[in-house]
Amino acid sequence: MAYETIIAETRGKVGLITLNRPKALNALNSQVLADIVAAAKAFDADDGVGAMVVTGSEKAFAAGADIKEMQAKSYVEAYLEDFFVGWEEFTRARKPVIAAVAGYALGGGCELAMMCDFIIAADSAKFGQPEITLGVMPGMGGSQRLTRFVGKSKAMDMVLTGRMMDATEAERSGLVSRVVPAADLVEEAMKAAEKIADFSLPAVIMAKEAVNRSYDLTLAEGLRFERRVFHSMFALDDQKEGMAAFAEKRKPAFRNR
Ligand SMILES: CC(C)(O)CC(=O)SCCNC(=O)CCNC(=O)[C@H](O)C(C)(C)COP(=O)(O)OP(=O)(O)OC[C@H]1O[C@@H](n2cnc3c(N)ncnc32)[C@H](O)[C@@H]1OP(=O)(O)O
Repeated sequence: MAYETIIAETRGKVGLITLNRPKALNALNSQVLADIVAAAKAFDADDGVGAMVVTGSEKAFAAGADIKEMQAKSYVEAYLEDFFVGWEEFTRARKPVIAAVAGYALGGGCELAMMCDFIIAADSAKFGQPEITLGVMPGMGGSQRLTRFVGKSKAMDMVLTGRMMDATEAERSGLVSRVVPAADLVEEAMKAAEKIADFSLPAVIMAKEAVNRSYDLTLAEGLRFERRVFHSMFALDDQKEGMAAFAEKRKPAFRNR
Protein backbone atom coordinates (compact mmCIF):
# COMPACT_ATOMS: atom_id res chain seq x y z
CA MET A 1 0.00 0.00 0.00
CA ALA A 2 1.36 3.45 -0.93
CA TYR A 3 1.13 6.34 1.52
CA GLU A 4 1.79 10.06 1.05
CA THR A 5 4.00 10.77 4.05
CA ILE A 6 5.44 7.43 5.12
CA ILE A 7 6.94 4.33 3.55
CA ALA A 8 5.38 1.14 4.88
CA GLU A 9 6.98 -2.14 3.90
CA THR A 10 7.10 -5.70 5.16
CA ARG A 11 10.54 -7.19 5.73
CA GLY A 12 10.15 -10.83 6.71
CA LYS A 13 7.83 -10.85 9.72
CA VAL A 14 8.38 -7.15 10.53
CA GLY A 15 6.34 -4.17 9.40
CA LEU A 16 8.69 -1.22 8.88
CA ILE A 17 7.20 2.30 8.88
CA THR A 18 9.57 5.08 7.78
CA LEU A 19 8.45 8.69 8.19
CA ASN A 20 9.05 10.40 4.87
CA ARG A 21 8.70 14.21 4.98
CA PRO A 22 12.44 14.99 4.74
CA LYS A 23 12.01 18.67 3.85
CA ALA A 24 10.01 19.30 7.03
CA LEU A 25 12.19 17.05 9.24
CA ASN A 26 9.29 14.59 9.40
CA ALA A 27 7.01 17.10 11.13
CA LEU A 28 3.80 15.30 12.04
CA ASN A 29 0.88 16.81 10.13
CA SER A 30 -2.64 15.43 9.80
CA GLN A 31 -1.65 13.33 6.76
CA VAL A 32 1.19 11.67 8.71
CA LEU A 33 -1.30 10.82 11.46
CA ALA A 34 -3.74 9.30 8.95
CA ASP A 35 -0.96 7.36 7.18
CA ILE A 36 0.78 6.01 10.25
CA VAL A 37 -2.47 4.91 11.88
CA ALA A 38 -3.57 3.18 8.65
CA ALA A 39 -0.19 1.41 8.28
CA ALA A 40 -0.09 0.28 11.92
CA LYS A 41 -3.65 -1.06 11.63
CA ALA A 42 -2.78 -2.90 8.42
CA PHE A 43 0.31 -4.50 9.99
CA ASP A 44 -1.67 -5.36 13.13
CA ALA A 45 -4.21 -7.20 10.98
CA ASP A 46 -1.58 -8.96 8.84
CA ASP A 47 -1.05 -12.56 10.03
CA GLY A 48 2.41 -12.55 8.47
CA VAL A 49 3.61 -9.68 10.68
CA GLY A 50 4.70 -10.19 14.30
CA ALA A 51 6.16 -6.78 15.23
CA MET A 52 6.65 -3.27 13.84
CA VAL A 53 9.43 -0.70 13.70
CA VAL A 54 8.82 3.04 13.30
CA THR A 55 11.76 5.16 12.19
CA GLY A 56 12.61 8.49 10.58
CA SER A 57 15.71 9.82 8.86
CA GLU A 58 19.31 10.23 9.93
CA LYS A 59 18.66 13.89 10.81
CA ALA A 60 15.22 13.60 12.37
CA PHE A 61 12.95 10.93 13.73
CA ALA A 62 10.40 13.78 13.79
CA ALA A 63 10.87 17.44 14.73
CA GLY A 64 7.43 17.62 16.30
CA ALA A 65 3.87 18.28 15.31
CA ASP A 66 3.65 20.46 12.20
CA ILE A 67 3.83 23.98 13.61
CA LYS A 68 2.87 25.61 10.32
CA GLU A 69 -0.25 23.46 10.01
CA MET A 70 -1.49 24.18 13.53
CA GLN A 71 -0.37 27.79 14.11
CA ALA A 72 -3.66 29.43 13.03
CA LYS A 73 -5.96 26.98 14.79
CA SER A 74 -8.51 28.52 17.17
CA TYR A 75 -9.37 27.21 20.60
CA VAL A 76 -12.83 26.14 19.51
CA GLU A 77 -11.45 24.22 16.51
CA ALA A 78 -8.87 22.45 18.68
CA TYR A 79 -11.50 21.62 21.29
CA LEU A 80 -14.27 20.47 18.93
CA GLU A 81 -12.01 18.23 16.85
CA ASP A 82 -10.30 17.02 20.07
CA PHE A 83 -6.99 17.88 18.38
CA PHE A 84 -4.43 15.01 18.61
CA VAL A 85 -6.96 12.44 19.91
CA GLY A 86 -6.32 10.50 16.68
CA TRP A 87 -2.89 9.46 17.99
CA GLU A 88 -4.67 7.25 20.54
CA GLU A 89 -5.54 4.98 17.59
CA PHE A 90 -1.84 4.42 16.99
CA THR A 91 -1.34 3.27 20.59
CA ARG A 92 -4.03 0.60 20.12
CA ALA A 93 -1.72 -1.64 18.06
CA ARG A 94 -1.69 -5.03 19.78
CA LYS A 95 1.59 -6.16 18.23
CA PRO A 96 4.81 -4.69 19.63
CA VAL A 97 6.03 -1.44 18.07
CA ILE A 98 9.68 -0.36 18.40
CA ALA A 99 10.73 3.25 17.79
CA ALA A 100 14.15 3.51 16.11
CA VAL A 101 15.22 7.09 16.75
CA ALA A 102 18.09 8.97 15.11
CA GLY A 103 18.54 12.76 15.20
CA TYR A 104 15.78 15.02 16.48
CA ALA A 105 12.80 13.56 18.35
CA LEU A 106 11.22 16.78 19.51
CA GLY A 107 7.74 17.64 20.79
CA GLY A 108 5.33 15.31 18.99
CA GLY A 109 8.37 13.37 17.70
CA CYS A 110 9.43 12.51 21.24
CA GLU A 111 5.79 11.82 22.09
CA LEU A 112 5.40 9.47 19.11
CA ALA A 113 8.53 7.57 20.16
CA MET A 114 7.11 7.24 23.68
CA MET A 115 3.81 5.86 22.28
CA CYS A 116 5.83 2.90 20.97
CA ASP A 117 6.57 -0.06 23.24
CA PHE A 118 10.24 0.73 23.54
CA ILE A 119 12.81 3.04 22.01
CA ILE A 120 16.14 2.09 20.49
CA ALA A 121 18.20 5.25 19.98
CA ALA A 122 21.09 6.05 17.68
CA ASP A 123 24.02 7.79 19.37
CA SER A 124 22.92 10.88 17.37
CA ALA A 125 19.45 11.02 18.94
CA LYS A 126 18.23 14.16 20.69
CA PHE A 127 15.00 14.09 22.65
CA GLY A 128 13.10 17.16 23.79
CA GLN A 129 9.75 18.73 24.60
CA PRO A 130 10.39 22.28 23.36
CA GLU A 131 6.70 23.32 23.20
CA ILE A 132 7.28 25.92 25.94
CA THR A 133 9.48 27.86 23.49
CA LEU A 134 6.41 28.11 21.19
CA GLY A 135 4.15 29.41 23.95
CA VAL A 136 2.42 26.07 24.55
CA MET A 137 3.01 22.74 26.31
CA PRO A 138 3.09 19.10 25.18
CA GLY A 139 -0.23 17.90 23.76
CA MET A 140 0.43 14.39 22.45
CA GLY A 141 1.19 12.78 25.82
CA GLY A 142 4.57 14.30 26.72
CA SER A 143 3.67 15.63 30.15
CA GLN A 144 2.29 12.22 31.13
CA ARG A 145 4.47 9.65 29.37
CA LEU A 146 7.81 11.47 29.82
CA THR A 147 7.13 11.77 33.56
CA ARG A 148 6.48 8.03 33.79
CA PHE A 149 9.68 7.27 31.87
CA VAL A 150 12.16 9.65 33.51
CA GLY A 151 10.47 10.81 36.74
CA LYS A 152 9.09 14.18 37.79
CA SER A 153 12.32 16.13 38.21
CA LYS A 154 13.76 15.41 34.77
CA ALA A 155 10.35 15.69 33.06
CA MET A 156 9.82 19.11 34.67
CA ASP A 157 13.32 20.15 33.55
CA MET A 158 12.63 19.06 29.95
CA VAL A 159 9.09 20.45 29.71
CA LEU A 160 9.76 23.76 31.49
CA THR A 161 13.15 24.63 29.95
CA GLY A 162 12.63 22.96 26.56
CA ARG A 163 16.19 21.60 26.68
CA MET A 164 17.21 18.55 24.69
CA MET A 165 18.50 15.27 26.13
CA ASP A 166 21.16 13.35 24.23
CA ALA A 167 21.11 9.58 23.74
CA THR A 168 23.42 8.86 26.69
CA GLU A 169 21.26 10.84 29.10
CA ALA A 170 18.11 9.29 27.60
CA GLU A 171 19.43 5.78 28.21
CA ARG A 172 20.61 6.65 31.73
CA SER A 173 17.17 8.11 32.50
CA GLY A 174 15.22 5.10 31.27
CA LEU A 175 13.68 6.84 28.26
CA VAL A 176 15.40 4.51 25.79
CA SER A 177 16.18 0.83 26.17
CA ARG A 178 19.53 0.91 24.34
CA VAL A 179 21.83 3.13 22.29
CA VAL A 180 23.49 1.90 19.10
CA PRO A 181 25.76 3.51 16.50
CA ALA A 182 23.68 5.61 14.09
CA ALA A 183 24.81 3.53 11.11
CA ASP A 184 23.37 0.36 12.71
CA LEU A 185 20.10 1.80 14.03
CA VAL A 186 17.54 0.32 11.66
CA GLU A 187 19.36 -3.01 11.46
CA GLU A 188 19.46 -3.30 15.28
CA ALA A 189 15.79 -2.34 15.63
CA MET A 190 14.86 -4.82 12.89
CA LYS A 191 16.86 -7.55 14.66
CA ALA A 192 14.97 -6.89 17.90
CA ALA A 193 11.64 -6.88 16.04
CA GLU A 194 12.51 -10.10 14.17
CA LYS A 195 13.39 -11.76 17.46
CA ILE A 196 10.01 -10.79 18.92
CA ALA A 197 8.19 -11.82 15.73
CA ASP A 198 9.67 -15.34 15.98
CA PHE A 199 8.08 -15.90 19.41
CA SER A 200 4.47 -17.00 19.96
CA LEU A 201 2.26 -14.09 18.88
CA PRO A 202 -0.45 -14.65 21.52
CA ALA A 203 2.24 -14.86 24.23
CA VAL A 204 3.87 -11.67 22.95
CA ILE A 205 0.56 -9.77 22.85
CA MET A 206 -0.39 -10.97 26.35
CA ALA A 207 3.04 -9.96 27.70
CA LYS A 208 2.73 -6.50 26.11
CA GLU A 209 -0.74 -6.05 27.57
CA ALA A 210 0.43 -7.12 31.03
CA VAL A 211 3.34 -4.64 31.06
CA ASN A 212 1.04 -1.85 29.86
CA ARG A 213 -1.52 -2.64 32.56
CA SER A 214 1.12 -1.84 35.17
CA TYR A 215 0.48 1.82 34.27
CA ASP A 216 -3.19 1.80 35.25
CA LEU A 217 -3.46 -0.82 37.98
CA THR A 218 -2.39 -0.95 41.61
CA LEU A 219 0.42 -3.43 42.30
CA ALA A 220 -2.04 -5.92 43.85
CA GLU A 221 -4.43 -5.66 40.87
CA GLY A 222 -1.54 -5.87 38.42
CA LEU A 223 -0.08 -8.97 40.04
CA ARG A 224 -3.48 -10.65 39.99
CA PHE A 225 -3.97 -9.66 36.33
CA GLU A 226 -0.53 -11.05 35.47
CA ARG A 227 -1.27 -14.36 37.22
CA ARG A 228 -4.62 -14.78 35.50
CA VAL A 229 -3.14 -14.09 32.05
CA PHE A 230 -0.24 -16.41 32.86
CA HIS A 231 -2.71 -19.18 33.82
CA SER A 232 -4.55 -18.70 30.51
CA MET A 233 -1.31 -19.32 28.62
CA PHE A 234 -1.51 -23.00 29.55
CA ALA A 235 -4.34 -23.19 27.00
CA LEU A 236 -1.88 -22.27 24.23
CA ASP A 237 -0.37 -24.92 21.95
CA ASP A 238 2.68 -22.64 21.91
CA GLN A 239 3.16 -23.08 25.69
CA LYS A 240 3.23 -26.86 25.21
CA GLU A 241 5.58 -26.49 22.24
CA GLY A 242 7.91 -23.98 23.94
CA MET A 243 8.33 -26.05 27.08
CA ALA A 244 8.62 -29.37 25.18
CA ALA A 245 11.28 -27.83 22.94
CA PHE A 246 13.26 -26.75 26.01
CA ALA A 247 13.04 -30.23 27.55
CA GLU A 248 13.99 -31.86 24.23
CA LYS A 249 16.87 -29.41 23.64
CA ARG A 250 15.53 -28.18 20.28
CA LYS A 251 14.28 -24.92 18.79
CA PRO A 252 10.54 -24.36 19.33
CA ALA A 253 8.25 -24.15 16.29
CA PHE A 254 5.55 -21.72 17.41
CA ARG A 255 2.29 -21.75 15.46
CA ASN A 256 0.67 -18.72 17.11
CA ARG A 257 -2.02 -20.94 18.59
C1 LIG B 1 2.50 17.89 19.65
C2 LIG B 1 2.80 19.01 20.57
C3 LIG B 1 1.54 19.63 21.07
O1 LIG B 1 3.41 18.49 21.69
C4 LIG B 1 3.51 20.13 19.94
C5 LIG B 1 4.71 20.01 19.08
O2 LIG B 1 5.24 19.03 18.68
S1 LIG B 1 5.23 21.55 18.67
C6 LIG B 1 6.69 21.29 17.76
C7 LIG B 1 7.86 21.00 18.63
N1 LIG B 1 9.05 21.01 17.85
C8 LIG B 1 9.82 22.08 17.72
O3 LIG B 1 9.58 23.14 18.26
C9 LIG B 1 11.03 21.90 16.84
C10 LIG B 1 10.95 22.83 15.63
N2 LIG B 1 12.12 22.69 14.78
C11 LIG B 1 13.32 23.19 15.11
O4 LIG B 1 13.53 23.77 16.15
C12 LIG B 1 14.42 23.04 14.09
O5 LIG B 1 13.82 22.73 12.85
C13 LIG B 1 15.43 21.93 14.45
C14 LIG B 1 16.26 22.36 15.67
C15 LIG B 1 14.75 20.60 14.73
C16 LIG B 1 16.39 21.73 13.25
O6 LIG B 1 16.96 22.97 12.86
P1 LIG B 1 17.67 23.11 11.43
O7 LIG B 1 18.62 22.02 11.21
O8 LIG B 1 18.19 24.50 11.38
O9 LIG B 1 16.49 22.91 10.35
P2 LIG B 1 15.36 23.94 9.97
O10 LIG B 1 15.83 24.81 8.84
O11 LIG B 1 14.82 24.63 11.18
O12 LIG B 1 14.19 22.95 9.48
C17 LIG B 1 14.17 22.43 8.15
C18 LIG B 1 12.76 22.60 7.62
O13 LIG B 1 11.86 21.84 8.45
C19 LIG B 1 10.83 22.69 8.95
N3 LIG B 1 10.41 22.22 10.29
C20 LIG B 1 11.20 21.78 11.27
N4 LIG B 1 10.46 21.45 12.34
C21 LIG B 1 9.17 21.68 12.00
C22 LIG B 1 7.93 21.54 12.68
N5 LIG B 1 7.85 21.04 13.92
N6 LIG B 1 6.82 21.89 12.03
C23 LIG B 1 6.85 22.36 10.78
N7 LIG B 1 8.00 22.50 10.07
C24 LIG B 1 9.14 22.18 10.68
C25 LIG B 1 11.47 24.06 9.00
O14 LIG B 1 10.48 25.05 9.06
C26 LIG B 1 12.27 24.05 7.72
O15 LIG B 1 11.37 24.28 6.65
P3 LIG B 1 11.70 25.40 5.54
O16 LIG B 1 11.89 26.68 6.28
O17 LIG B 1 12.98 24.92 4.90
O18 LIG B 1 10.52 25.37 4.63
